[in-house]
Amino acid sequence: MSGKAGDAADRALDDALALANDPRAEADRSRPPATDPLVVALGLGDAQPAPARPSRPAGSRPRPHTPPPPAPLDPVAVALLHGAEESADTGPRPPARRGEADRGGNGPADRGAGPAAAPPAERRTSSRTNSRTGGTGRADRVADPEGVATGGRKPPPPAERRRDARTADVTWSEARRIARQAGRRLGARVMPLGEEALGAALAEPLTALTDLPSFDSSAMDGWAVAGSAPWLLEGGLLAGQGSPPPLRDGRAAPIATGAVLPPGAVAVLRSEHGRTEERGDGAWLWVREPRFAPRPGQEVRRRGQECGRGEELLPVGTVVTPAVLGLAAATGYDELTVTARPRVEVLVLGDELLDHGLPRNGRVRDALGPMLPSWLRALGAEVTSVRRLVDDPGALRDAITAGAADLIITTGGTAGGPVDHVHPVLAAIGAKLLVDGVAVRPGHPMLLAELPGSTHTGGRAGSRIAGRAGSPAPGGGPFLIGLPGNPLAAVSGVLTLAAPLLRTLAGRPGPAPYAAALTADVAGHPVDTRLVPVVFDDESAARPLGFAGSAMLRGLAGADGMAVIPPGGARAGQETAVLDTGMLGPAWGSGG
Ligand SMILES: Nc1nc2c(c(=O)[nH]1)N[C@H]1C(S)=C(S)[C@@H](COP(=O)(O)OP(=O)(O)OC[C@H]3O[C@@H](n4cnc5c(N)ncnc54)[C@H](O)[C@@H]3O)O[C@H]1N2
Ligand code: MOO
Repeated sequence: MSGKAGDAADRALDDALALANDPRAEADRSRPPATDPLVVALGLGDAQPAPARPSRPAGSRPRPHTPPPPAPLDPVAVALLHGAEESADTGPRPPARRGEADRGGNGPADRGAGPAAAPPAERRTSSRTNSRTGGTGRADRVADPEGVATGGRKPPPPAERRRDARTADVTWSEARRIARQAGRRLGARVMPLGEEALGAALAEPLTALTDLPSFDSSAMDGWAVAGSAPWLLEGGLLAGQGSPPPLRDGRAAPIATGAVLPPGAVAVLRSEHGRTEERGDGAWLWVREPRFAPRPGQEVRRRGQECGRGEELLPVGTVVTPAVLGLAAATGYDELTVTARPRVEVLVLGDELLDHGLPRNGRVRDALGPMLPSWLRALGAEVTSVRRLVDDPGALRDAITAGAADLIITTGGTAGGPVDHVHPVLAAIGAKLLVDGVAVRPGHPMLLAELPGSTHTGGRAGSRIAGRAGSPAPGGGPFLIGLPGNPLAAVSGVLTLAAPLLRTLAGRPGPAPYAAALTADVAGHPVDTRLVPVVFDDESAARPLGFAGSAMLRGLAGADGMAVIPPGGARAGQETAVLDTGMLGPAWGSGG
């Protein structure tokens, strides 16, 4: 792609992104937009208007994801694909380098005259280098602790900070990998069998403590029978009663569902299949019709037919759901050994934020404080606190260094604005930046850092450490994830960094990826992955939603998930991975 074509495409996308983010544009969209502004900008066809959320049809889960082959796109989109790190390798690449497309100001000389693009792996490596830190990725080398501590730090000019952030970006999938591999599974805890354990992951396999069922029993209300009809009736058997006396041949005993089958009984005749008759020599049982004559074993639940004692029922990592609680109880557990939930502190930054009432006087409501905790819980975390902090580097530093969590999540302050203190504070305390910017829209300024010194004790009310007391297996870290302040960008950060890291710390397996065909073309960013809110329609296809600007939550609030749109975009009909965002319900969901 020529520099000019690239610049024009970048401008089109930047304009489109600006439109998507422009609050004034929203006023013109009192009706759902007829088209995604990005699609308009790229001429990729009609997007769907933001619909009312249809309910997903029962059992219409989208199919497991297998990466689709690249879709043929129109010439503009194809041009945009060039230089995209995650695009299909369909031919010679132009000499674009990571981050250039987003800077906007790079001229043809820079874009067109450089060396051929490095192969993906190489480019991934180089994309992780950090120009601020001489390529080590460690922020502490250039820290200005004094400035931060005194609050007297002068931020570099915005443009300079912006360039730094872009050259440090890693691809979206690389960011997820780094986050997934940054920590280790936390130590095991023994929890009482109950709701407290919901959402935790098994740290030991669930092994049957007994045969299930643990005795032969009746599956129906009716009669236990020995031999063939007719049967002479004797005393009744109810569930919960101990060992019944043996049943002799030609005898039957009334039996309730779940009652112990008497020795000698060969089957159970359902109550609706038999009739009794009083005679002088006693009460007799007959089969109503010959076809109801019970076969041996009929309506009998045999001991051990579900599992035998010692059999593994569920592997390590299984998330404790209500069904797991039930199964564990059925086989005799009173406690479960689970991986400790990662403790998470949320720090919401921004002097402009209000926590009640209407937005006013240039201030906005905090949309993240109410949203993040339940989301994080659904990802397996124990949210220990959610705090608002003033835009002050000292306050931020104190809050971070005093934290006793496995993970601190900050919101806002990740970019290069005058009161964006996250980077400088991390540098000042010697944090190690593992991810410093991700090639994803929205959310590119997100970051992941490892903080100095582990403070994790792993304690949790109502649980005790499994194994050797006082020796919790550390999860690494503690960690800090800096989410951008724009709300949808913050959600992107949750899905990109928090979900994989929390999964590792909490000992959960990755969720099965899902794919759904798109109902409309979705334009892509030239080099960044896009996450776009989608709703599943009646055919389980993913309908892209409008109101997907970085500062907006309207699209997401009606969404079933976020479609992962590769650099360059995706065509209608193309299968695309979808990240689950419907995590507000059960606290044991796996999400993201
Ligand atoms: N010169 C540049 N400016 C910006 C860039 C850039 O690359 N160069 N990136 C933009 C992008 S993209 C994002 S995303 C934001 C990230 O900014 P911060 O993480 O520093 O966030 P803030 O500046 O604190 O806030 C941004 C925006 O979000 C609103 N906000 C913050 N917190 C909340 C909350 N809890 N609830 C609702 N809204 C919130 C805040 O008022 C701002 O409007 O930077 C861009 N700038
Ligand atoms: O594009 Mo930002 O990353 O608004 O989210």
